[in-house]
Parts: sequence; C-alpha cells; structure tokens
Amino acid sequence: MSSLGRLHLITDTRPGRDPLTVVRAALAAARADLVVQVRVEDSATDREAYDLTRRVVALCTPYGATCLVNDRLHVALAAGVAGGHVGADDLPVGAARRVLGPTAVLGATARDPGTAAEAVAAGASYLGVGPCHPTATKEGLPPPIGVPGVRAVAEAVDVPVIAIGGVTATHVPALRAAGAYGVAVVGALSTAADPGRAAAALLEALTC
Ligand SMILES: Cc1ncc(COP(=O)(O)OP(=O)(O)O)c(N)n1
Ligand SMILES: Cc1nc(C(=O)O)sc1CCOP(=O)(O)O
Ligand SMILES: [Mg+2]
Repeated sequence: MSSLGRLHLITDTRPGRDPLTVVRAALAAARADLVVQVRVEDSATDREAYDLTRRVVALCTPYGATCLVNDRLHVALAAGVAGGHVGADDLPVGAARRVLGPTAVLGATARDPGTAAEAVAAGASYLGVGPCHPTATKEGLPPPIGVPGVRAVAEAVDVPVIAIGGVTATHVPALRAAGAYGVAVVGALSTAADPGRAAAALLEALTC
C-alpha cells in the first residue's frame, strides 16, 4: 500500500495568512502523516516560492513529513523536495514525470475517470480529485463533483485519491467510503481558530 501521507495541507499564501504557523501546528498533530504542498500565488516570484519551500522543508524533515511543490517543478527540484503537483494549466503529467524523475511523488489533478486514467498512465503517483464541495479558496473552478464524483474516479484508478475542495473533517467519512485515500485542505486548517486541533480532527477521521 502507498506510504503517501493522508492529510495534505496546501499552503495559504493569500495576504494576511500565516502559512508557516499553520504548517508548524499541523506537523505537531499529524507528523509523518502530513504532506505539505507549497502553493504560492501566481504573482509570487520563483525566489519567494523557493524560500518558502526551503522553510517548509526545514519544518517537515524532523517529523518525516513530505513536502511537495505545486506547479513550479524547477522549484521542487532546486529545493530537493519529494515531488510536485500539476494540473490542467501546468506541464502535462508525462512531461512532469520526465522533469522530476521516476521515483518522485507526482500528483495530478483529475475531475473525471477518463482524465484520471490518462494521468496515471502518464506517470501520476496520486490524484487530487475535486472540487468535492463548494470552496471560497480558489476561483474559476467547475461545479463540485461531490462524493459520487470522487467515487467514480477512485473506482477507475489504482493510485491514492486525495479529495480536495471545501473539505472538512465532517466530510471525511463519506469521502473515505467513496474510496478516497486522503484529503487536501487549505481553509480547514488556515482559517481554523486552532489549526493543530483541526489537523488532529482531520487525521483522526482519516485513520480511525
Ligand atoms: C491535491 C491537489 N489537488 C488538486 C490541486 C489543484 O491543482 P491545479 O488544478 O493545478 O490548480 P492550482 O492548485 O495550481 O491552482 C492541488 N493543487 N492539489
Ligand atoms: C487549490 C484547489 N484546487 C482545487 C481543485 O478542485 O482543483 S480546490 C482548491 C482549493 C482548496 O481549498 P479549500 O480546502 O479551502 O477548499
Ligand atoms: Mg496547478
């Protein structure tokens, strides 16, 4: 079975957010079960992405947690992280696999079974599947696919399915029953009054 962590925290770098404080709290709760995906605003420079990634790596390493980089695979390679995540506007999955190499963790966004199967054939080692539920974190997404949409993808592939989009701990049982291996969240941790407690609740729901 995959050793990929089940709780994926995607950094919230919007103005006024404090991503490293959230990462620290989540690591204390989820330890090696945490995957931190460094995702910066499109307007951020590569230097800013690299600097944030290096700081996240320094936090993750003592816990054995995994760090990935969203979109910017050159930053992932330069920072020495475990891999990256790509979607429809990024490098194609096959090209991303060539960039990262055969053993890297490579996530791909898939919203339907056909796209999911193609991504796996091209080298994706996990899939980000959503949006499961409405979310205010990202604009321009298609309508939510819901739990049935996650199930349809999970039934079509044999790599871990990470459900994303408006996910909170209360959604996790249904998503797991639909075949999700884990979840990826922004707001459930970055807007929580107590991110450590929120991470513990998500992890408990994912592993109970
Ligand atoms: C785990 C996970 N799933 C989906 C996404 C979305 O990636 P993408 O479609 O490339 O959109 P951006 O995040 O780049 O705006 C993700 N990042 N992680
Ligand atoms: C970055 C991203 N990608 C999505 C997709 O469906 O591809 S949903 C999303 C935002 C997830 O944030 P939250 O947990 O706050 O809803
Ligand atoms: Mg992307």
